[in-house]
Amino acid sequence: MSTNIVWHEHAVDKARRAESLGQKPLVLWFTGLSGSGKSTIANLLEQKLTAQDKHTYLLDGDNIRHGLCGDLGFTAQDRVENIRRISEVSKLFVDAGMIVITAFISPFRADREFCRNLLAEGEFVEVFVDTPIEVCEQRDPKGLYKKARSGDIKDFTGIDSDYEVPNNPEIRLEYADESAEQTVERLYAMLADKGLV
Ligand SMILES: Nc1ncnc2c1ncn2[C@@H]1O[C@H](COP(=O)(O)OS(=O)(=O)O)[C@@H](OP(=O)(O)O)[C@H]1O
Ligand SMILES: Nc1ncnc2c1ncn2[C@@H]1O[C@H](COP(=O)(O)OP(=O)(O)O)[C@@H](O)[C@H]1O
Repeated sequence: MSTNIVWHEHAVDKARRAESLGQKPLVLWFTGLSGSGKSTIANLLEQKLTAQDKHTYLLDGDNIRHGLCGDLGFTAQDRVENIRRISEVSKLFVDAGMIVITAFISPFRADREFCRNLLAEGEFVEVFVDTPIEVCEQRDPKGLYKKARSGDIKDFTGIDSDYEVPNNPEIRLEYADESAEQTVERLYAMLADKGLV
């Protein structure tokens, strides 16, 4: 625990940075099972926003676990710490004026709410990539479901580790048998409808 520390207010603040970037900073927080499509959709959405000269930053589970969270595994405790760190990093990026896109399983409601509560009203947009586990397992892009079923991987989300479905996400991306590009168009329309992009 840090003690004897004092918060400094700086002359250049979030509002000023957002103004100079010409956008409303926020976090588009993707959550869903492994293989649900978080990374694919987040990546395509970032390309679309960047093409419109938006300033974005994508934080992706697999990548962050190579560095910032490279010391963490997949126990419940480690997942909580993973999402805590990502939440704090997201808050910093939002403070920098960015549109942050995160793609983590983030299986626990309390941890997603932790991030929501770190941010100002309207800055946290929960996007539930609601792809049934049967589809995720059928896709199995990294062969991880196969390993989880054979017992080679323990604590695998949806198999022997919980995924808590969002109760009231801002956006629920219902599964449809369509291309990722089509899904992103659907998502973009929902975001635009809410005035978020
Ligand atoms: N046990 C277990 N359970 C779930 N996922 C596993 C596991 N082991 C490795 N992987 C790979 O790690 C990626 C998930 O990391 P996250 O940081 O998003 O997970 S979490 O939010 O902390 O639950 C996840 O990436 P995605 O498939 O992109 O979701 C997997 O590739
Ligand atoms: N409509 C779709 N949206 C997203 N991904 C799709 C779609 N259709 C097929 N896929 C495939 O499903 C897989 C999703 O994997 P990935 O994006 O890594 O998911 P996650 O990040 O949630 O683990 C990819 O191989 C992707 O090409």
